Parts: sequence; C-alpha cells; structure tokens
Amino acid sequence: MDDVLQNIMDHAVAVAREAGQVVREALCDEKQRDVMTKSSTVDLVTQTDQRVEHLIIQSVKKKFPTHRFIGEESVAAGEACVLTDDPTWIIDPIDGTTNFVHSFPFVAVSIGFSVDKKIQFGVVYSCLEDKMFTARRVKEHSVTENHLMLFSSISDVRRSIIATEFGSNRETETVEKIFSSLRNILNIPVHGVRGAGTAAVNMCLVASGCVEAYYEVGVHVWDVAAGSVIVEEAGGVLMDVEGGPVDLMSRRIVAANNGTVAHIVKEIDAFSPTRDDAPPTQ
Ligand SMILES: O=P(O)(O)O[C@H]1[C@H](O)[C@@H](O)[C@H](O)[C@@H](O)[C@@H]1O
Ligand SMILES: [Mg+2]
Ligand SMILES: [Mg+2]
Repeated sequence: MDDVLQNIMDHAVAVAREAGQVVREALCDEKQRDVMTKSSTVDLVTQTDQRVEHLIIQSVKKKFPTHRFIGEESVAAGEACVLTDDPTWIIDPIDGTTNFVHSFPFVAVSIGFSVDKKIQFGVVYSCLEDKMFTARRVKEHSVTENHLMLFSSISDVRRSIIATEFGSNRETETVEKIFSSLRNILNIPVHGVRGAGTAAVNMCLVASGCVEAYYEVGVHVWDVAAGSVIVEEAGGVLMDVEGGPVDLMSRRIVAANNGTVAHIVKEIDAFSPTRDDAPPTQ
C-alpha cells in the first residue's frame, strides 16, 4: 500500500502545481475573478474556483477511476458531503477566494486524501508564494522545495502569535462570538494575532513555526483536511475549540504547538455551525 499511496500523493502534488498555475494566470484576468456568492454576500466564488476543481477531479478520475471526491464547489452545486471508508480526495480548489478576488497574495490549492475516514496525506500549494507543503501520515514528513518545517517550541502563550479568520458569516451573534474570542486572546496578552485569509496556509504557518496556533469556527472539511496532516506530522496537535478530539466535519478547529494549545482553547467563545455532513434540509 505504501507505494500505491506514494503514487497517489505524487499525483496530488503534480495536479496541485498544475492547478496553481491556472490560478496564477487567472489572477491577471479580471473576467476570471468575477464574483458570485454562495451562503452569504461575503462567501465568494469565481469561475476559476469551479474550473480548477473540475481540472483536479478530471485529472484524478483518469488515473484513479474508483476514487471518490468531496470538493468545495461540487458540494456547493448540490453534491453530498459524506466521508466513507473509500479512498476520497477532499479538495479546496482555491482556499482564499476572497484573497484571490482582491489579489491579496495568499491563495492555496488544498488537497487531502482519506482512506477509512482518516486523512492519509495532505498537499497545500500556496501558489502565489510558490510554496508546496506536503505531509504523509507516516513517520516521515516533508516540505518540498526547501520550505523546512521549523515547529515552534514556545510554550509561554504570552510570547505567541495566534492566527485566526473572521469567516463569511455576518450574523450578529456569530460576529459577537468571534470578537469575544479575539478579545480574550488579545487580553492574554499575546504578541499578536494574524490571519492569511486561507485556513490551509494558516495551518502551514503553524507547521512552519511562524505562528503558535490557528483556530477558527466556521471552516469546512476541504479547508482543513490537508492542513490537518501537515500540522500533525510537523509535531503539532489538533483539537476541538472546546477541547477534546477534532472532528473535521464539525467546522471547528484548533491547530497548535503543544505549548499553547490548552491556553488558546480556554479563551475561545465556541459555537456550532451546521456540520458539513448534516443531511440537507428540505
Ligand atoms: O472559501 P475559501 O476561500 O475556500 O475558504 C475560506 C473560508 O471560506 C473562510 O470561511 C475562512 O475564514 C478562510 O480561512 C477559508 O480559507
Ligand atoms: Mg477554503
Ligand atoms: Mg475554496
């Protein structure tokens, strides 16, 4: 199975790079950044998101015809978001669509691969920085092209930088919760709070030791599937925002180094968005 998995992972890296090239070219063409909206007026999608997801799925289908998919834009188009034991590609064609639309320079292609409901490897290609982050769920972990993982050993949360995002839900109660968590964390006080505008890149920043923790409520499984392996294989931990094991379908995540995770979890004002795998409402 090892060689088989490596073969699949090599394909994921190749197709992520190809997808990244499409994203870079699309950035120079305003038409390809024309905005449509999904769950709210600030939940953006472009024809490039859809085109890149199509490209990835078609490329994988040719090589691995029995594999299944959970893709952000396919789910938006009505496909079910159900993780089975079958080999499944979990795809976010453009993580950071808002960044893409505004030319804010952090945009990633994120691909996680799951078997038996466990993510086996993750590939995050931060395509404007041209950084490829990969990790496989075995002892080995690697970040290609010299992007070495330098995991943070800081255990004093007051010396940390914490990454988070504001998401795309602007309901008053949700915004209140987001600010309540942010206020608690700033008041620790931490050195700073940052956000790249993409969950996948934020998780790679944890894995690289640039930030000590990243948390968000409202992410989706395609935002974090790949990053989850990259963080864990770098030596980090994943947790639910109220402590306990993370559930990638729950839309809640903390990814952190060992020293700060418990402190961060204490400060988060948690809430529970509708799960990714919830049956559709009629
Ligand atoms: O929609 P994309 O750009 O794929 O993903 C983004 C989420 O929608 C947003 O809620 C989140 O804050 C951001 O980090 C994420 O990457
Ligand atoms: Mg995303
Ligand atoms: Mg996306």
